[in-house]
Amino acid sequence: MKIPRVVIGMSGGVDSAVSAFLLKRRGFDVIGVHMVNWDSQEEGTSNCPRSKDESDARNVCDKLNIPFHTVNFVKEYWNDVFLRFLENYKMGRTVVPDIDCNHFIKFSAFHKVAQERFDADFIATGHYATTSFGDFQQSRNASEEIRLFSGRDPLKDQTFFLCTVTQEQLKRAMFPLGSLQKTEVKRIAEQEGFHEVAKKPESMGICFVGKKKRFSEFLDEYIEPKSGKIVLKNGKKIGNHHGIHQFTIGKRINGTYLEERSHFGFFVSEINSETGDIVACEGSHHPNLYATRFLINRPSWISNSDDPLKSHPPSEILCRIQRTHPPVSCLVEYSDENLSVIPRIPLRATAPGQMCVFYTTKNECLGGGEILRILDTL
Ligand SMILES: Nc1ncnc2c1ncn2[C@@H]1O[C@H](COP(=O)(O)OP(=O)(O)OP(=O)(O)O)[C@@H](O)[C@H]1O
Repeated sequence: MKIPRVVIGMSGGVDSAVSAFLLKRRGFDVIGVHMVNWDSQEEGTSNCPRSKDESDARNVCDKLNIPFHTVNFVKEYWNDVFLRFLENYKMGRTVVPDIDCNHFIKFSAFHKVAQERFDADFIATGHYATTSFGDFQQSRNASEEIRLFSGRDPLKDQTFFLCTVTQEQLKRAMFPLGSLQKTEVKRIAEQEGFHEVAKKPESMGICFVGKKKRFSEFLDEYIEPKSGKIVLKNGKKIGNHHGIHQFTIGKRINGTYLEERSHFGFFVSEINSETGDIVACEGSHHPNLYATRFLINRPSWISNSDDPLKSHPPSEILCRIQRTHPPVSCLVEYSDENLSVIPRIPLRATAPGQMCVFYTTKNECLGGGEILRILDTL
């Protein structure tokens, strides 16, 4: 019988290194493939055509004695992830590029190359998530739907970013780390001699923003300044700004933009892309920062069968709007093509563009929809 071939996405980090090791240990025919998604030379932040991540990924593959290849998705990433990200920031919307990156790049372009060029049976990544088919697809059943569940390490669970993957993509995917804690992953990396990747700091935030560069400076390089006013809800002007893309709902407004001082600080409660106004409130726990009802577009569901919101009792549906927040119970109501969501606990800093991801009480990730508008606050 042919040994199944698994292509593993090698980022140069510890999670994919340990995933590759576990796959090899289970006897799969493993190939490591590194994606280049951002052109640092073109951007002027590096003179080197080969990044440190790429050489770290290659070294791990050499150590494991598995083939290593590099594929270039700079164009796809730019068009499908980065331009959409910029367009949304220009409109004052807070999108999560990692979700688009998974949807368009890791589980789409990358899967395609893995199958067509490398003849992969499965495609693995070091995501912290599990499925009903098992971490190594050992329980797969072609006639059944595959279901997505949180990874065992609640602090690392990445199902939030996987909420738009499809049945077809998940059925080819493997998550070898799904049942491990991050501490165990680091221990395996040290044991196996992957010291270089084991000591790397956690990759934070958005891959294309260099670690040293501040996010707002990065955005300024791509979005034209456009001045506007900072106002209170009653219309009173308290400052000026150079572009709504610099603001995020719930974040404190830098004093350099303000003509007034407040002991409690001013926080962004609304971003009006039509007038260019930033609406501020005073204090980090102002009621205007807590959404009690918001509208999302029709969610994309991981299951192809019935709408899961209809098949689960409302008391069992949980939602989360940020990866690190614990899911909260919510009520959902269909209104035309969209859904309105009423969280049982008001959610602070809910922002248009973010994803609202649904879970069951049994840690199953059902899918998610993009937040369109905040309908009510406290
Ligand atoms: N440039 C890349 N090339 C190939 N695969 C990648 C790349 N970036 C990420 N991946 C894959 O996607 C998984 C999740 O990526 P994420 O950016 O969330 O990194 P992470 O959890 O810090 O993992 P790692 O420690 O492997 O970098 C990685 O474990 C890896 O399998």
